[in-house]
Amino acid sequence: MLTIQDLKFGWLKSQPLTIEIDHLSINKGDKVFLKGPSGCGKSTLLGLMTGINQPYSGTISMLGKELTALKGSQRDHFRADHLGYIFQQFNLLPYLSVIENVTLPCFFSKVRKNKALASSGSLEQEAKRLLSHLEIPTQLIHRQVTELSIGQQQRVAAARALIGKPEFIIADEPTSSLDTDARESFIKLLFNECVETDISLIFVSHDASLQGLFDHQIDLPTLNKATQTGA
Ligand SMILES: Nc1ncnc2c1ncn2[C@@H]1O[C@H](COP(=O)(O)OP(=O)(O)OP(=O)(O)O)[C@@H](O)[C@H]1O
Repeated sequence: MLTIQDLKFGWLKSQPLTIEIDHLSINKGDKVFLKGPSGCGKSTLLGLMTGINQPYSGTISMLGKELTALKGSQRDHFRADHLGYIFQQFNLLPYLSVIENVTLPCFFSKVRKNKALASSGSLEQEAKRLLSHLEIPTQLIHRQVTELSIGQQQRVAAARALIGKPEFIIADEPTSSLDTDARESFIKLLFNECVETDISLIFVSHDASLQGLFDHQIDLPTLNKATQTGA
């Protein structure tokens, strides 16, 4: 599903490498917790996995396609079709309603639009289905996202990542602004949706208390030879 081989990346040629990983593979449907202290390279690795950053050397293959061999615009298309992203700061568009935010990825990807239509008949119906599974009250769905609580906004961001059933969800510190109870319940709602459609989830967090909820844990400083050598 996702395979990394002999990957090397540094932000500046003149500086030591930030990422050096011999091998990593993530299977379909895996729920993976990626952990490590601040500055160890978690976001950099996500940037490589999503084709935003290009490595110096090595390969990253996703769904049988070698991302590292694609041109920039091909990587952009691949990302829009196959990856849902949940950001730490949500990145919802404040001038759009809840439902408009959720359906947005379908305007950038025909693949996801068609899957959403196949699931519920219309984009609005599919957004409503996801929002209801993520426990957003129906009366909120036409409001502007800024009128929602932080926890509600985070669940809207999850619905936006899930629409059109991408094969991968990448979540970068998505629970850091939630309290402990809200964190666990957010993760459980996200898991339910991922399991239903066999989505692979890569979830980044500093909060080691959450790791027991996941199938697999990756400790980045252990995997990443760049940090082991003190580089
Ligand atoms: N755009 C950039 N240009 C140059 N260096 C960068 C850039 N982004 C990150 N770095 C450096 O790469 C290293 C890894 O940063 P990264 O953001 O990947 O860590 P992280 O584990 O995600 O940290 P945090 O948990 O604090 O978000 C750090 O030393 C950081 O200074």
